[in-house]
Amino acid sequence: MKDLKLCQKQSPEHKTIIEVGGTKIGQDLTVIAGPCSVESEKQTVETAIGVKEGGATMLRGGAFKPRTSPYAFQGLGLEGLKILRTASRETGLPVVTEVLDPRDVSWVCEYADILQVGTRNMQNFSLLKEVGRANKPVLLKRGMHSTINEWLYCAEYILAEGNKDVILCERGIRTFETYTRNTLDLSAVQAVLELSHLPIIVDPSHATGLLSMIEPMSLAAFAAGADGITVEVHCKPEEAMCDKAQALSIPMFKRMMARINKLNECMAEIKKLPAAVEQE
Ligand SMILES: O=C[C@H](O)[C@H](O)COP(=O)(O)O
Ligand SMILES: C=C(OP(=O)(O)O)C(=O)O
Repeated sequence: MKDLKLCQKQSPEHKTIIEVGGTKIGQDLTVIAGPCSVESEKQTVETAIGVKEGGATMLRGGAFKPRTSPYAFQGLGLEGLKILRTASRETGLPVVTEVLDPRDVSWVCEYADILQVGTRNMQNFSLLKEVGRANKPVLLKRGMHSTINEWLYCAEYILAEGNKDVILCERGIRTFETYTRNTLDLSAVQAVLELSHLPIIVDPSHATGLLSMIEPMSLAAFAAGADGITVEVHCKPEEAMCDKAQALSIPMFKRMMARINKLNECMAEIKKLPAAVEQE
């Protein structure tokens, strides 16, 4: 990967830390939580308050939804972005939201604290260049059909335009397995830690699509060394307009956070030990 000039790690200590709303992504425990889609002000604010109480550090929510069917709910657009800002004001949580179209980047920046590029757009090079010129950090999800190498080249596109604040997100890839929605490639976390200085987070919601797997895979992500997770939570999961089967309720999220906090206390101790692969 000789021409990955900007995203390649230069030394074992080389790590990019991105500060957003008081959280140092790449250093602090980062938990991005919220609904798949912004559906209404009530739903978004109620969910935002719940995840904040549970210990989330950022609010997620889609105003522009990339849907398989053109007839499925596509998101509220500008109205959704305004609702996200209201929820952010109410809770103090910064907003992470997806931008689908390069023409929307400049004005979505007025509402977002972090711009998300979703799996379906990972190799949308015009979008990558546009977010690369934006003054907001970018959360770049791994393409569902992409290798780690291809994903890092996409991060390179953003960095090459001058935006230094890129966060990588493993969200599962397509394999022959059908039990889960995608296959969570946790080894990608270690690969990124070895290859790049960029922060790496995991999305257990889209990776598995199954409620029962969100907590175990979140814990596994932190155990693998991820800098954070992004997870879908809904104040009334049974009414979610998108991704209902993977939406945690607020009580479930709070229970999961208690375990994540415990695990991270242990991880802090484990990180002080010599690396397993170091020679004796
Ligand atoms: O956040 C989510 C995506 O928009 C969603 O997973 C798309 O999936 P679907 O349109 O196939 O339901
Ligand atoms: C659409 C989303 O995820 P992905 O791009 O990973 O499918 C999302 O996080 O809202």
